Amino acid sequence: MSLCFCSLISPSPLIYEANFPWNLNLNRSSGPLSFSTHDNNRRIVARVAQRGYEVDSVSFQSPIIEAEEEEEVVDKHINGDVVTEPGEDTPKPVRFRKKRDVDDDDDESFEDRFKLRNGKEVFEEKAYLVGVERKGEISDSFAIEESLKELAQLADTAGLMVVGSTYQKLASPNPRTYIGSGKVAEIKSAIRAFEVETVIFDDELSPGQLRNLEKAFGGDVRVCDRTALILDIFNQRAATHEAALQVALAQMEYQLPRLTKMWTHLERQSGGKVKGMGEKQIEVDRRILRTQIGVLKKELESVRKHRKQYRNHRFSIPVPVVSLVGYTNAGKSTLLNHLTGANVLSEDRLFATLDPTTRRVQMKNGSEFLLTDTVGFIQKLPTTLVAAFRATLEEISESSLLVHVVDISHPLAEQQIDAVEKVLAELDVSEIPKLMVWNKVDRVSDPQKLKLEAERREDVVCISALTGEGLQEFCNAVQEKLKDSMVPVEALLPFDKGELLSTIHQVGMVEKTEYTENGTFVKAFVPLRFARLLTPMRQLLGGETAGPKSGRRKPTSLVASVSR
Ligand SMILES: Nc1nc2c(ncn2[C@@H]2O[C@H](COP(=O)(O)OP(=O)(O)OP(=O)(O)O)[C@@H](O)[C@H]2O)c(=O)[nH]1
Ligand SMILES: [Mg+2]
Repeated sequence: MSLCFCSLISPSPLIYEANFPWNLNLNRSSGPLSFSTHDNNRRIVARVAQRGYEVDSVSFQSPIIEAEEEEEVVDKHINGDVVTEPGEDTPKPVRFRKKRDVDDDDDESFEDRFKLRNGKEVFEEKAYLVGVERKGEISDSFAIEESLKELAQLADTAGLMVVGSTYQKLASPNPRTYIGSGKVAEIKSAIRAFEVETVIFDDELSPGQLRNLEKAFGGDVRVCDRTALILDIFNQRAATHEAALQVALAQMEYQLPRLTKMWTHLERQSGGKVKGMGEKQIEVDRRILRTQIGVLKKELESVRKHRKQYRNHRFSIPVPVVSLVGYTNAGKSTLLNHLTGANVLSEDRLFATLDPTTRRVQMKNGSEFLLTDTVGFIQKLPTTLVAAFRATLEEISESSLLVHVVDISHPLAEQQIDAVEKVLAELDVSEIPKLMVWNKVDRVSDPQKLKLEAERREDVVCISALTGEGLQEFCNAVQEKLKDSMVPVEALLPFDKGELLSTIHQVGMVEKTEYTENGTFVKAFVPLRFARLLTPMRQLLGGETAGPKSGRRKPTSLVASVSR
């Protein structure tokens, strides 16, 4: 995994070597991986098999984790120390056993693990996944197995090779090591057995937990959490300057309280005697990092100013903006591409899109709307990232309509919907009208039943962004919803203001037009901002009963007030 934002800000190499030891794999880099999400688990198993491991027990439904009942390990905290007691329901991990007859040197030479991805060389580190299920927590969200499966997908996307995983049921996470000491020992054995280089936790770890776990696992094993993994994927994927700045900033803010490696590093060099010196070094590192954060924030501010100007320019023509939101891999980019002929990268993997793309959709009746593709969401989305992408997500908050794209063929569609709604709530966009789209209907076993269910509900449309099925209904539904956010107007447009009539057709929905001796009478729904532009012509109707006959004032005075 790489946190290669060094190139962006040229920090002191010392800091980044010390704090991102995995960066020692120089040349490691990012890039799209070619894998099929739905085949991911199969691939992990296949890959493990190729490399000379046998899997004790694998089911393709839940291949990564085989949660057998075994002695429960309940961690109790007595005077700050963790005591482990045997219990009932701690699951066993899948165990990968090394084949004895495989020659490691041939099979797994260091060189073999550099893969070419997206034109860049990526070092495929061996990763081990760890999760915690909270006992007694009534949750309708992701089960721990599902969450770990998703973590495996994320790890794969980041270019890591998942060699195994485990989880523990706990009443509450251990404040020192997140998991119990028995689990720590078990993972240590797995690290030795599979030569694990990175242990990834499914939840965000505190700086202290991270430090304690790194010490416990020892050697050069890196410990990271879901947040760091997602940050790394974002770092790999950031294609624009603004996205790169946002990710770099989020990474630095994430790292700031976690600057620990320096003194451990020095301590190790001199037998643990220079802690004080190391601590001073950390202070220096923190100061440098804070300065860099300040520089990044300023740069980001100026990039945002430019984007805002561009957006304001776009808004000068009040075409309604419709934003596609949804869980990662739901099919948002595919939908945008199909409707607009855009060429946004759409792939069967997580976080293919980071930067918003906006394209114009033209309807057969002449009206238009702008469709914006945005970054996908995920459960347990780190708040640092929501905050970092807040500016990009402004696109969402300024839209007239949110289209929530759901991969209805996904077994966890309901949970994904909940996760998206949670993020939307954080973004404070509850005021914006929403339309839900059940995508990938071509992949469900009984599409007819699904369509009936969609009809029964309000604001749900079934589509296949891939085959194009249901896209006309989708556009109609978008128009209907947009109408809700528009205001009804009746105006008399002077003949020399013909362009206003075509703009009304473009941005609104015309219900009636009639030519009169004083101009064109139009009855339509238009965006509020545009309705204001029409105010003088609406006044022309003088508050009388709407209709062409009510226009009595002379068009000339009107033209003057319009062009003011
Ligand atoms: N069968 C089927 N596959 C689809 C459909 N829509 C999208 N896909 C596939 O789903 C995968 C993800 O699609 P994307 O459009 O990249 O998904 P996204 O929501 O933009 O994902 P992120 O950018 O990661 O948030 C791709 O492999 C698409 O080909 C559909 O209607 N049917
Ligand atoms: Mg996308």
